[in-house]
Amino acid sequence: MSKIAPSILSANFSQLGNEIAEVEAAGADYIHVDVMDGHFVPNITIGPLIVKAIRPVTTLPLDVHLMIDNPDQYIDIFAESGADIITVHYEACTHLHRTIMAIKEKGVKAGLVINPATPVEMIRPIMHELDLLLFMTVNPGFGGQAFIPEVLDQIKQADQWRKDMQLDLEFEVDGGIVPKTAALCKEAGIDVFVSGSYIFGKADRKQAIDALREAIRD
Ligand SMILES: O=C(CO)[C@@H](O)[C@H](O)COP(=O)(O)O
Repeated sequence: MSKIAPSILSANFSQLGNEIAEVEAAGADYIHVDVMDGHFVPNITIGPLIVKAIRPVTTLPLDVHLMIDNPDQYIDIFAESGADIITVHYEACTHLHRTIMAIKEKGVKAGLVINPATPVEMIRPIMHELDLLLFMTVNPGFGGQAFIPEVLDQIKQADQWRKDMQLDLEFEVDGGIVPKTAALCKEAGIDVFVSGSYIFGKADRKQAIDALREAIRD
């Protein structure tokens, strides 16, 4: 079944625990945590201290998206802080296979993410090692940007490979996800829908999650 992962980047940080509890009660499946370092992307956000602080407030998996250079240096601390999935950028990894193995050795799920302009062919050789493949449908760094539709063809191509290889691998999408774009992504093969400003921008988070769920219904 499709999953919804609210991105706390658009939450009210002064009320973070309550915000997470609210989306959990509203039916979210994962909590998506955007970690940005001011180098790989121009913005600076959350570190392992926040992951550790939110770990006890939810039973949902923490889906930690590292938008950072040298992600290898931070795998241990994010895993020990409570991440359930750690996702690294193809564009930030010099020895990608080593990095994916290091995540798995920590006993957490291994995710890989590609930017909209990265050719999807680059990730084919490592797909069988992944638990999650994330497609950015905006350039990473900020919430509230417009969906880039060209990524849909990349998703469709990777979905064909996933079928050919019979992989148990979740596909996730992130950036500009609202009911209309979520429906397009679902059709292309996406299982997990990250959404930030759409969900946290609505006073009624349950209504927003319900609307997304309706758009991606099987
Ligand atoms: O990783 C990112 C941005 O880099 C995302 O997780 C955003 O937080 C998504 O926000 P919306 O596009 O849904 O507002």
